[in-house]
Amino acid sequence: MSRNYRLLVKNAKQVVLICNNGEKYLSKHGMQNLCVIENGSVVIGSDGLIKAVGPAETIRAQYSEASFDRVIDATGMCVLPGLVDAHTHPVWAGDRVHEFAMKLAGATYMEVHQAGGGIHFTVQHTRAAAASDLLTSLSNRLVRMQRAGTTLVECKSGYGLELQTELKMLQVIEEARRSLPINISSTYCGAHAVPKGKTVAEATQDILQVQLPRLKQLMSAGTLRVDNIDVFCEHGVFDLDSTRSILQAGKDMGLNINFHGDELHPMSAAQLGAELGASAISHLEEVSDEGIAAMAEAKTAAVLLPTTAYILRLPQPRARDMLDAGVIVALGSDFNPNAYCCSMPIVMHLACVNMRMSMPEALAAATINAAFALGCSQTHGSLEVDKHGDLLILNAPRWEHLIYQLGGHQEIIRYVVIKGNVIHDNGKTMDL
Ligand SMILES: N=CN[C@@H](CCC(=O)O)C(=O)O
Ligand SMILES: [Zn+2]
Repeated sequence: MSRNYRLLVKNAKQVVLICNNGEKYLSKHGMQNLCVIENGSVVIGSDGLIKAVGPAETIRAQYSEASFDRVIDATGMCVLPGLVDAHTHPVWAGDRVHEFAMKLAGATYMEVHQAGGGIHFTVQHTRAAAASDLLTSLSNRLVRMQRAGTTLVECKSGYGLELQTELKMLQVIEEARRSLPINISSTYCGAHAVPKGKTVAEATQDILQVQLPRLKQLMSAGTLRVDNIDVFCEHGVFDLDSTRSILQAGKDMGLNINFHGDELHPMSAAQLGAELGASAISHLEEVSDEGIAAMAEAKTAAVLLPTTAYILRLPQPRARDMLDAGVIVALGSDFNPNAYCCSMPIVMHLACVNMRMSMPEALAAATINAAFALGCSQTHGSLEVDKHGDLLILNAPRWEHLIYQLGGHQEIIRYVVIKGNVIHDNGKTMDL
């Protein structure tokens, strides 16, 4: 083969493919048995897609005549797919460090919310912020996520709660999509809270009659791309009926349903999501057995968020019950002003220790299954031919070090690659 390619990563101690049969997701046993090649190489073409992945000897023989824009000798290192963060709220102004202190002193999430803090505090600051400032802070946060190994991230609006600010947030996400290498799946979350001065019914009508129609116009004109629709389905926020009507209207516009459910109270949100054909439901700390069975049957992914349960001292999501029932379990950082965590390696660590997932389960949940939750697993989430050349190269002899070394990802991740381009080079060598 005498062609030119963008990148060769050669002689890695381990190449973790995750899967190699075009699986759209993994569940149960598939998550326990990840596909790993010992002493492997990866070739990424000039279109940014994976051309070959396999034993180093085989790739060397097949590509002996080829030229590469860049070659990385990964001897002693491990290669993994880029991580996928399936749930974030990264566009906002005004931090909530003062509320962290209140919660440490005993206030619950809903007590802070009902006292006008929480989402309402962030809404006030985000409405007042210039789009350019929101873009700067969003870009800084996304770069931080990239350095922690995230190459595909879901980004929500939801701190406007009225047309103008929701659109401002979605346009800022669109601008970040154009200017940064990280892949973005964007989510309209106008039903993140009931705005002050409105009832649930009034807020629902505003979404159905004002916000969604305008969104539809902009999407049809090609000026805005939105992938998913979200609602915070919770007591004191959006009830099951209003959630149903908003999600159905979004689905009718072609958006994937991907919403917050069964977080603080059992709401039968899992059953509703399964009935509506939701791609994913997040949180699920309070999901019932019936909800778990419905999600397994409908192939609706469960996006579990270990940082939220940890920070709010909630009961842990029932990851083991979901895995045993065959639910497609994914992970997200839930980055937001309440849970300030940009690191999927930390999220995987928390999932293992607090939710009792194994390390292979956590990695599958943070790659192929998170990509499935975003409708992107045909192109992302595993190292397979024709998928995007998005990968991490770890300065570690086994891939599990990424999870094992709590908070150590900054040192362990040597390179982050998106579509064959090195977008982060840690540049350091270290002894393990
Ligand atoms: N639960 C609702 N939404 C976010 C929190 C957003 C906020 O507190 O600003 C979550 O997923 O944890
Ligand atoms: Zn959330």
